[in-house]
Amino acid sequence: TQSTRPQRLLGAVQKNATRGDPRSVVKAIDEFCRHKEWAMNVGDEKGCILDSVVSELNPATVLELGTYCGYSTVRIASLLPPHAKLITLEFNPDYAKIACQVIAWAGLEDKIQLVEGSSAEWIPKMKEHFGVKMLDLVFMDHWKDDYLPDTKLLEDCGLLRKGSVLLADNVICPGSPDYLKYVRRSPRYKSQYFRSHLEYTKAEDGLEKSVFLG
Ligand SMILES: Oc1cc(-c2ccc(F)cc2)cc2nccnc12
Ligand SMILES: [Mg+2]
Repeated sequence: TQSTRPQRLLGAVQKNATRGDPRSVVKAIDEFCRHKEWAMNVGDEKGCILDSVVSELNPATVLELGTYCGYSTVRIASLLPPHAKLITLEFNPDYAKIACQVIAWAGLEDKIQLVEGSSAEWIPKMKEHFGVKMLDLVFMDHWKDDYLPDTKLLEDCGLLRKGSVLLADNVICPGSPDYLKYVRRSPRYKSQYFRSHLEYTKAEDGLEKSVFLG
């Protein structure tokens, strides 16, 4: 039977990356997507912006919405301090199965908790189920129409504190106009746009970094 693109991406990781070396996993996926098949990872250009936000923030607790094959999951987790935790939510079971193996190949299972399910279901369970008090960083990279409702849910669930950072991918392409309007107009956020390109292409895209002011 035909393999899927995520399965072929995993194969490229297992063939070209070194077990236990997260940066080689990131590199193998970028090479695969640039030279073999495009895939919707945040990619190397926006990935460098992601790296700088993570390194500057040094977060203890990170929530990623939208795991896909685990590229940004591995990229973020490889930069976290020793006892920091990353929880990543993926709705698609096939993607979750691949991401789990990519995360294992990178040797980052101890830092990452991969949860299969919807953000609407799991955000309200963060505190009771994962013992999360507050989120230092949320990387939003799931379905663009869920960015705004999920942001309001994070607020309502008391998961954001003064200084919590929301970092949203694809605010231009595919685009999340209602989310952008909300975080840029709200007095409760200090928002900043990092212009870049859609992964592995010349099309414009960017990341929006929004600091919650409490
Ligand atoms: O980074 C991304 C890119 C795209 C995407 C797909 C097709 C295009 F033509 C352009 C862009 C979709 C995404 N969905 C969820 C999370 N991230 C995404
Ligand atoms: Mg994306």
